[in-house]
Amino acid sequence: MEKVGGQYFLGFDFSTQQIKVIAIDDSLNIIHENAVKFDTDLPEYKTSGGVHIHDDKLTVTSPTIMWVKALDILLDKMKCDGFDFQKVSALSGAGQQHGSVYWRKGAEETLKSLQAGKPLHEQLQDSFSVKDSPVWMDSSTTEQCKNLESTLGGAQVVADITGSRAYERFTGNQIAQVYQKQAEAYNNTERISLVSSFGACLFSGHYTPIDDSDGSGMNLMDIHSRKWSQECLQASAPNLEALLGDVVPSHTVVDTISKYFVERYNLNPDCKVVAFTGDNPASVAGMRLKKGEVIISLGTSDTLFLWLEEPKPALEGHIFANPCDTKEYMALLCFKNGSLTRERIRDKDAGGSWEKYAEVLKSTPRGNNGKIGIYFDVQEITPSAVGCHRFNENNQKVDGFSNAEEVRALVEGQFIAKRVHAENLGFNIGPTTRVLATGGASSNQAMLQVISDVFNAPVYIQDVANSACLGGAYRAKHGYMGGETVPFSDVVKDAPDFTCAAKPSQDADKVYTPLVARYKALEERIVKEQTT
Ligand SMILES: O=C(CO)[C@@H](O)[C@H](O)CF
Repeated sequence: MEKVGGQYFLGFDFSTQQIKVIAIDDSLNIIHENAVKFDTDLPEYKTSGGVHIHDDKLTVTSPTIMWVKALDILLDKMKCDGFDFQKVSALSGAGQQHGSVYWRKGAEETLKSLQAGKPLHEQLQDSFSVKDSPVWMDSSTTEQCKNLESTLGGAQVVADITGSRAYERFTGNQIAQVYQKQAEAYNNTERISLVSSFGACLFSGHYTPIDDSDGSGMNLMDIHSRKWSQECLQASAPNLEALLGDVVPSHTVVDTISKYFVERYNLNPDCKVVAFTGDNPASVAGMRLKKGEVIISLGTSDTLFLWLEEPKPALEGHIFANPCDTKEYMALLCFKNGSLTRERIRDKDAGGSWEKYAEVLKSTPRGNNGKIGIYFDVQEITPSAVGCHRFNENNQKVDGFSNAEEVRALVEGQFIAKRVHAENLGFNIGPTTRVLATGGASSNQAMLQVISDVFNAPVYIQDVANSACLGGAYRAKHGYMGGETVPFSDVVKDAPDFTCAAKPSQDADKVYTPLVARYKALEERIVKEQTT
């Protein structure tokens, strides 16, 4: 592998609330970080959390030009901070998944002829046929989702092709709605980008292809061939393949930096632009997920990232092309009932104290004497169900548990659920399985021990802040070093490793394998009761 010396790699993240950047040196040390927050640094757009929630409470958009202006400000901040752009050998990045950008006819000519004396936003202000980009929080496209699934033969057929059943936020359904409700704008569009590839377009000075990992979040790409699905394209909108351009592997060098940035910011003229990807695939790269590993990100909602070799698309969760290995896959599972539910039980059953919560966990038996709790305080995403449900060792519903039983039932229930749905998507727990825990609750040792026992695997921790940005910088180096010819794991092998925080108890497999089977059957029973 070619040795890169004294060179920098940049990772950008066009996320929902802000645009961020991380710079690393060739030893993967973080040497610069910066950000521009949309609500506070660009108040003229009057966004809240970076978006506009429309009166129907379903439509959610962001002004496309706001993202452009935020990049102007971010690069000016880096310049003012004295960042040495000359040392940048490659850059890449991420964008919030599913969002879409509609370039007006003639916009590419503007991109190709940007004048270094002016900021981007002044020159691109008339370049978008749809001025307000639909983003991932939008849920106004149920009609388009139903059409896609009925046209293709059902939700599972769409999932088998694209890795997910039809979801309102997925880009193909959003584009279908633009075609149906903004016909003039659609007809005046010459290119449709994702937020990720839009970022790459800005740095390249022309339209760049969509990467296959973020392209997996559109309900338009065949995750097996990594090419557009003709059936999905035709079911969504006319002339779509021409508007989208090609799909490329995530490590692809899409071009060298546009001369606009060389002249305006003194960027190294040989700087390579590596395809941008979605924020979640970029986070997987930033957290250096490897084969046989699962990342559990603990937050308000809990998110699971899986490395998959043989995906089993389901009606829950999402399977994407893997951003770090062109032949493999990754999966994303969102669990809406996360830390708020844990906090509610802490307050109710452990006196509001995490220390007491941990003590109770340590003082109650693994497996909770066969008691199982399922706590969906709010409508759950995975699976689609709601309510609190408690079962005794004979699978009979009971009204309540003791305080100590409730604390353990919640934690065991939340992590057994994660294992069940991970295995549903094709994740196989084996001797090399590792769990990487991140996010707030990953500092709770007693909870990590439950995770380790449930997954019968060691749990590692390392809070990787801005993992999507960091993943962008790692991927920039990967693309620069040759992409396909250089394993991503080689590129990041010198990064600081995770710390082992918990190992499975001797009886973990004996206790939790039967509990997992029982939980799966009980959860399916609840879903069935609520859907019939
Ligand atoms: O919709 C999502 C994933 O499917 C979100 O995580 C967005 O990527 C956040 F930007």
